[in-house]
Parts: sequence; C-alpha cells; structure tokens
Amino acid sequence: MHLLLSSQIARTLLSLSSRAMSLSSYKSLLREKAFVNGQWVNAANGESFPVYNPANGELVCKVPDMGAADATAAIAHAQVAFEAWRGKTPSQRAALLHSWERLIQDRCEDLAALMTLENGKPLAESRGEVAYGASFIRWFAEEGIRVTGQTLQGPTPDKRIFTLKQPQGVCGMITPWNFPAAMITRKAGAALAAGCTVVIKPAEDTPLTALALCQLAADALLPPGALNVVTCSRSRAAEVGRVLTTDPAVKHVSFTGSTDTGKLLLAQASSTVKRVTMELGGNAPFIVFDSADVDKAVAGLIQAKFRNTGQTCVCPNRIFLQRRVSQKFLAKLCERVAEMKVGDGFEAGTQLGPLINAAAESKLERLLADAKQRGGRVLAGGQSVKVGSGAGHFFQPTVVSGLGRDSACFREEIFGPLVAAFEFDSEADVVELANDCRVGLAGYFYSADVGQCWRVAEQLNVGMVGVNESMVSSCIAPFGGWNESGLGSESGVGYGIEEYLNLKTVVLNLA
Ligand SMILES: NC(=O)c1ccc[n+]([C@@H]2O[C@H](COP(=O)([O-])OP(=O)(O)OC[C@H]3O[C@@H](n4cnc5c(N)ncnc54)[C@H](O)[C@@H]3O)[C@@H](O)[C@H]2O)c1
Ligand SMILES: O=CCCC(=O)O
Repeated sequence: MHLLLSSQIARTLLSLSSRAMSLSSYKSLLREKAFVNGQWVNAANGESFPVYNPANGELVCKVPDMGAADATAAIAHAQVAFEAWRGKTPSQRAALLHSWERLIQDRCEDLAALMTLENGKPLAESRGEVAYGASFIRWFAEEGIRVTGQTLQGPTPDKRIFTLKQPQGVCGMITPWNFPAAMITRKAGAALAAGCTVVIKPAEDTPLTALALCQLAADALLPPGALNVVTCSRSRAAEVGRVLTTDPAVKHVSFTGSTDTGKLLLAQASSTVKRVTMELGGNAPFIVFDSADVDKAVAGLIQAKFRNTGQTCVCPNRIFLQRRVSQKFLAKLCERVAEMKVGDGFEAGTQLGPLINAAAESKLERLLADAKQRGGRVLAGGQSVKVGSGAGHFFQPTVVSGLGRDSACFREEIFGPLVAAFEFDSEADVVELANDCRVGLAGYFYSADVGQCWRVAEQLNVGMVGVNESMVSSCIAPFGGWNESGLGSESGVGYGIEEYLNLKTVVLNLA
C-alpha cells in the first residue's frame, strides 16, 4: 500500500514538473502580437481579443484583433517577399524549410503544451500533431526540389513544346481550430516550397500555435514577409476573409473549415478568379461487414472516432453495422468506451479533452435529443461531464444505436465524441446509405472479403478510404474530399505542391 502510494505520488510529481516546464517555456514563443513581415505587430486599430483555455475557461492571453487594413498590409508585404522568394532555388528554399521543421521538432514539448492550452486536446495528441505538422514541412521541402515539367515533340517538325511550373504568388490561408498546427503546415509548407508567400488567418480559438510557428520560422531565417499571420476575432473573420479572397494580389485561397464558410469564400474568390483549395466538412461512413475482424474494427473506430475528442473532419460519423455482427460490435465498443478517461488534456491518461466551446456542447445535446426522439437507444455515455471548475465543456464518449436516415446524426457532421450506429443487410444497401449525403471526405470499412474490399473502395463517393484501416492521413497520401467536401488535394506525391504552381506552356520554333 505504502509502495503503491509513493509510486503514485512520484508519477504525479513527474507529470506536474514536466507540465510546469512546458508551460513556462512555451511563453518564450509568444509575444501577444501578430506576426507580419518578420515583425511582431499590433492591430492598426489597437484592439485585441482574448484566447481562453477550453478546459477551464481561463484567459490564456490576448492577441491583436486585426481588420481589413492589416490584412491588406500583410498581403503587400507578402507580395514584396514573393519577388525574392521565387528567385531562390528550390534547394535554397528546401534548406530553410528543413531548418524550420527541425526547430518545430526541437520545441515539440512547448508547442504541444501551447496547443493543449488553447485547443484542449490531450497532450499526447498535441505531441502527435506537432510531429504530424512538421512532417508536412519536411515532405514539401523534398517535393519542392523535384518539381518537373514536360518536353514534347510539337505538331510540326520545327516545334518543341515545354511545360514550366511556376509559383503563383501570394496565397491567403484560412484555417480551423481543430488542428492548429497541421492545418497550417500542410498548406504553408506546400506554398513556400513552391516559391509562394503566405498570409494566414488562423482560427480565433487557436491563434497561438500559428504565431509560435511564425517565431520558429523567423528563427529558421525564413525571410520577412514570406509567412505572415493576421489574427482576428470571430466578429472580424468575415472582414479579413473578404480581403484575402478579393485582393487581386492574392493568387490562391486555401481554406480548411466548414462547408458553409467554404462556399462563401469560394463565391468571394470567384470575383478575381483565384485558384482555390477547399478542405471542407465530412460525414464519413464507417462500415463493419459480417466477415470483419470485430476487435480490429472496434479498435479502429476508437482510434478514428475519438481523435481530438471527435472533432476531426475525417472522424467516422455514421457507423453502419451489418446485422449479424452488430450486437457483438456494439457490446465490445461500449466496454472500451466505458474505460475512456475524459479530463483536462494536461492530466496524465486523458483520452478525451474538452469540446472547443459551448456551441459544440449544445450541438451534441441537440443531436442526442433528436436521436432519442426518433427511437435511438443510448448504450453508453450521453451526459456532459464536470471537470475541475466546471467551466469547460466536457462530454462523455457516447454510443447511440437504432437510428435511421431521418436522424440528425445521419444528416449532419457530428464533430464530437458521439458514435451513431445504424444497421444494414447487404453490401448494395450500405453503399447506397453511405453515399446518401452531399459531402464525401473520408470513408472506412472492415471486411475479410478481398473482392468486397475492391468493390466497396471503388463505390464509396469519398476522397479517402480506409480498408481495414482507420488512419488515412499522412504527408505521403493525397488529402482531399469529393463533392461538398472540397476542391483540390493537400499533401501526396505531386498533388499538394501542384496546387500552388501555375502551369505554363512554351512552344519553341526551331526554324
Ligand atoms: N476537410 C478538412 O481538411 C477539414 C479539416 C479541419 C476541419 N474541417 C471542417 O471544419 C469544420 C469545423 O471547423 P470550424 O467550425 O472552425 O469551421 P468554420 O468554417 O466556422 O471556421 C474555419 C475558419 O474559417 C474562419 N471563418 C469563419 N467565417 C468566416 C468568414 N465569413 N470569412 C472568412 N473566414 C471565416 C474561422 O474564423 C476559422 O478560421 C468542420 O466542418 C470540419 O469538418 C475540415
Ligand atoms: O480535421 C481535419 C484534418 C485531420 C487530418 O489531417 O487527418
């Protein structure tokens, strides 16, 4: 007993001391200002807005609440920087990007602490995101030096045709709060490697990681103006977004966020015919066929569904269980879910952190009420959880079954730790059900039938499919959705960097 107690105390002290270390050192990354043209600046209007810790509602710090004038100035700086940045060789750009990536990896603990502080995700996941985010910078540094064109015989003997790929110019980027580092590096890494310069508007809930990344970019000697961050509150997002999507100097708008916002930004970007990359919402099917290895499927669902407390665009949303395997799957799932720890992301062992804000909690409550009203059965969870002061928005991992396609959980992106299960009979039925939505980001299925694996992978109307696999994202794989889930691809061999390159055809007359 005595031994057990002292080992518990030792563990707690260890976790407290490493937490204290991270919390004090991340502050060296922050200036409570925005970052434009290599400098830490205030908003032209002198205003700022607060950033809160979603786990306890406490103020973390304030950052500038910038507006249209600041966005326009940042674009102008990025335009000047573009002229020099495009003139560097791909290897010179790659060397700077590699330095940036190394500094990010070196400061992993500090960045992870900062991310848990502003986003709430468990520290282990934040560390994972730092590594994931850094991987994109490394990947694109390597992609940048291998951009190639074509040489073709012309239509007549005296002609040769060449294709060149050239950087587009200033890129405007608007990013979400759920992956405060990786959604920036997946875009900015590609754009910078291609020779473009960048103005980012990070999400109002998580501007700090974005700013810390800039400090590290400056430490890595990326030139002033190559990477700029314009911070603003939600009430100024439309104003800053309008500048980024309409200023003629911006040649590309890359957005990750909700489909509704994406549609608005697309419309705005059309006024100057900008290139666009849109990574929007999903409603991923997760199908378990009778032949599946149920333990693997349950483990896969837990991993994919509860990543970032269910607030991930590729999270499984509609869980389709073939009738013979359904009860077994749900029983095992509920057993695992009952063991999951909800808590402050800094607490050792926490698997689910807080939801990002009160609106996210209200949405879960609405979806759950709708499910119950339509005859759904709550098999696990179903309640919010009080953690610490009670100011955060924590929710139990929840499993609901017996739902139909009229339910809100079928129609909407849940974006929280709520598993909504549906039953099906045949392969044809489930493919039809899975494709019955307007978005198409990711899809997953578990089956031991090789023929079925090919057929279903081909038939799902989504951009990414996991077959007996629940993690589809990496810097190596193209990331992007079909239909209302977006336009274009991020990462992958060729695809991610091509988004930021203009194709030019040169016809040479030899005569
Ligand atoms: N496909 C992907 O890669 C991907 C990745 C992460 C999140 N998402 C999606 O994002 C959504 C959740 O994120 P969210 O709620 O923060 O999305 P959101 O669209 O509300 O916000 C995303 C970003 O857009 C900004 N924004 C909001 N309104 C704007 C406007 N009028 N003009 C300019 N900018 C504006 C926000 O400030 C934020 O920076 C989910 O639907 C999720 O699936 C998609
Ligand atoms: O939430 C969206 C991005 C998640 C990912 O890159 O896997």
